[in-house]
Amino acid sequence: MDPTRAPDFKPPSCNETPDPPLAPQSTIPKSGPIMPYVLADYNASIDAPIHPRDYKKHSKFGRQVSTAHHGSIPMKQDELQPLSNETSSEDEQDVDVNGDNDIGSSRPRMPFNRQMSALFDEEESQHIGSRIHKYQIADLEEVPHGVVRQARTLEDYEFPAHRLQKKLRNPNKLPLVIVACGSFSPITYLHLRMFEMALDAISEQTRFEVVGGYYSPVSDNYQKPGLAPSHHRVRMCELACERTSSWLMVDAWESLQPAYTRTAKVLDHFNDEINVKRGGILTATGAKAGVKIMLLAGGDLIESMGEPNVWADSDLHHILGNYGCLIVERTGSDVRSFLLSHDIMYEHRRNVLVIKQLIYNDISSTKVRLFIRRGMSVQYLLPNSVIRYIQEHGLYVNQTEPVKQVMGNKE
Ligand SMILES: Nc1ncnc2c1ncn2[C@@H]1O[C@H](COP(=O)(O)OP(=O)(O)OP(=O)(O)O)[C@@H](O)[C@H]1O
Ligand SMILES: NC(=O)c1ccc[n+]([C@@H]2O[C@H](COP(=O)(O)O)[C@@H](O)[C@H]2O)c1
Repeated sequence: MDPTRAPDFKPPSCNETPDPPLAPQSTIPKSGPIMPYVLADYNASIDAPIHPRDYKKHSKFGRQVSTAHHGSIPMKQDELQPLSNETSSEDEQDVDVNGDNDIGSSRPRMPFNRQMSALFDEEESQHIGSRIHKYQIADLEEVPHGVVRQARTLEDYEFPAHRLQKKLRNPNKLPLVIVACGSFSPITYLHLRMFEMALDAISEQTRFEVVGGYYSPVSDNYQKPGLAPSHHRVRMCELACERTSSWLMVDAWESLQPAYTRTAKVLDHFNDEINVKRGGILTATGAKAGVKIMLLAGGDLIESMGEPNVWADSDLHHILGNYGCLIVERTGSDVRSFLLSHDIMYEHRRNVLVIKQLIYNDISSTKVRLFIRRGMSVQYLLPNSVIRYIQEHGLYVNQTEPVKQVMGNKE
C-alpha cells in the first residue's frame, strides 16, 4: 500500500537526507503562499490581486512585468505549447474551434481534431461549432479524435506540454500547475472531478491562475495491491484526459522510473521541466514568470503524512514549503483538524488549500476493481473509453485482493 513495501525501501530518518537529494530551493520559483491569509493572518480581501508593480517581490522569475492592464489575452491554437508527443494512429491534434484555451473560464473550449475538420467543410464545421455548445465537455467522449500518447520507455520520454497554457491570461494572477500523484488503477470520475474542484477553489479563493494540470501515475515499483501495469494506467489516464477534459494531461515520467520515486522528487521533475527547462510561462508583456507547482491529493494521502516511516520530514518541508498542497476532503475525514495537529503541515499552512467537496464523490478504484472481478457494471463511475480499454485488455478480471483491502474504509 505504500513505498515502505518496496524492496529497496529504507525508513526515512530525521538526521539523514533521503536519496536522491531534493532540488535546490533556488531552482523553485517563489510565488508566495497559496493562501494569502489564514485565521490570525487575515488582513486582506479574499482575492486581493497582486499589483503588477509588486509582482517582482513575489517571484524572482517575474522580472519585467508591465503595469499595464490587459483585459484578456486571446489564446489561439498556435499559442499552445507544441505537441511534443506521439499521437495515436490517426495522429491528430485537437483544434480549438473556439480559439481559446482559458482553463479557468466557466466556458471551457470544445476541441475538435483535424480529422473532424477534414470531414466537414467550413460551413459544416461552423454548423457543428454552433450545434455543440462550448461547455458540452462531456461530448468529447463522442468525438473521434486522437489521443496523445506517452512514451513507453524513458529514452523516448518527452514532457507533455501540448495543453500547458503558453501565456498567463490575467496579468494580476500568478501561474499555477496542479499535479496529482497516485495509483490511478483505474482512473475514475472522482480523480477527474478532483481537478475541477481544485480549479474552482483556486480561481475563487486565490490569486493564482491554473495554467495546466497533470496526472503522474506511480511506477510498478509501488507495491500496492490492485496495481495494473503502469503503461495501462498511463494509457487509461490519457484516454480519460483526452476524451473528457480540455486541459488535463498525463506525465509518464514517474511511471517509467526504474525504482519508486518519492513524491517530492516527482514535484522536482515538474519544476525542472516547466521552470528550469522552459523558464516558466509568458506573461502579458512577453516576459516569463515562474510557475507554482502544487500537489493535488485526497485527505487520506495527507493523513498518511502523519504515519511513521512513510514520508521523510525533509520531503514534507520540501513539498509543503517549496511547492504546496491542494487537499480534497474525503467523506468523514477531518483534514482541518489533522492540519492543526501536524507540526510540519501547520508550519506551512499558508501553502495548503483545503478543498471542500460540495457534492460528495467517493468513487473508489478498489471497489471498481472488485466490481470488474465480479462482472458487475462500472458504467458512470469511469469514462466509457476507460471501461472499453479495461475490457479490451482484460484488466483486473483475474486479480485477487485481500478482503481487508477491498472492505477497508479510508475514512
Ligand atoms: N474519495 C476520495 N476523496 C478525495 N480524494 C480521493 C478519494 N479517493 C482517492 N482520492 C485521492 O486520489 C488520489 C489518487 O488516488 P489513488 O488512485 O492513489 O488511490 P484511490 O483512488 O484511493 O485508489 P485505491 O482504491 O486503489 O486505493 C490520491 O490523492 C487520493 O487521496
Ligand atoms: N514518501 C513519499 O514520497 C510517499 C509516501 C506515501 C505515498 N506517496 C505517494 O502518494 C500517492 C499515494 O497513492 P495511494 O493513495 O494509492 O497509496 C502515490 O503517488 C505515492 O507515490 C509518497
